[in-house]
Amino acid sequence: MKHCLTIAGSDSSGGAGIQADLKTFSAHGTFGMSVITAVTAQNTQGVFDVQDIDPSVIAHQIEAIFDDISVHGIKIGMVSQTETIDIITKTLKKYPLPPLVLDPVMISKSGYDLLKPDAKKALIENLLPMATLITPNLPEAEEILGYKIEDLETMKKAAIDLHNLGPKYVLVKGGHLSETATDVLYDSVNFHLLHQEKIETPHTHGTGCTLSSAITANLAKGISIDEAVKVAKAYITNAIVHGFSIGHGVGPTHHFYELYKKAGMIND
Ligand SMILES: Nc1ncnc2c1ncn2[C@@H]1O[C@H](COP(=O)(O)OP(=O)(O)OP(=O)(O)O)[C@@H](O)[C@H]1O
Ligand SMILES: Cc1ncc(CO)c(N)n1
Repeated sequence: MKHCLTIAGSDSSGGAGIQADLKTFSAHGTFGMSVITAVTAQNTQGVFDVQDIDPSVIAHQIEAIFDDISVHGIKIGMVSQTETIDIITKTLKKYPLPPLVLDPVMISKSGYDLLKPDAKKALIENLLPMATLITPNLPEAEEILGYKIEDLETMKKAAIDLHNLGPKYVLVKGGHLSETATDVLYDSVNFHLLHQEKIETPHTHGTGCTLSSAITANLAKGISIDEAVKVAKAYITNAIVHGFSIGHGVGPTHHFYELYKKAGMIND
């Protein structure tokens, strides 16, 4: 069995962050491990508080895993502040690394800063060059590059400009486009367009976390980058189709729909 590690923040409501990542790893038949960077108090309606984990505890979590266990894929999500980014970079550099997917989480769907604005520079300079793949959504790509991205043409330009910042591959996600949910994968030579109609649903909490973890699990299994992204896109689309309401706001995606249905736990 392959072992996947998520380095990210905890979402108390279980739809995004560490919790979404671990569910996704399990749903892909991989063994999930976690390094928690921050604890958020959040639910389907918003983020209400954040406690950053002490950098030395972040380093110790990474060391505890890598000193003992083989890691076949890493996903990095919410990294919150410069000190967190610096310690992750420094500690990971001590080890030979498997494929690393960086989801440059910045602002939650509800508008909360999950990355302090002054930490953007450290994210760009330290983490982007370490990544096998980065998976920015449109606002994140705009924030990194400093220009508006509104259609497939500018998404392609952004993918090239982001690639020049150091990651091996770039996936610009189109979940924030107005008409479709088409994503653009750039492999330094070719563009692969992942076309998808927008699904009409309010329940999209944690879609970015889920997609990047699904890609990580696929890469850990040795699947090629374009196939890993293609299969993960099908996974997130299905998870969104079966997204559901658990509170009063934006509900989570469904990781185990097929399993629950087969077990007779879902009747629809
Ligand atoms: N309504 C939708 N219908 C179909 N696909 C969607 C929809 N919304 C998002 N997606 C897809 O989900 C994946 C995640 O993209 P998105 O842009 O939502 O990430 P995100 O903003 O980082 O998510 P979050 O920050 O909530 O975790 C992409 O493949 C995107 O195209
Ligand atoms: C902990 C955490 N990570 C990432 C996201 C992005 O959706 C979120 N809402 N919460």
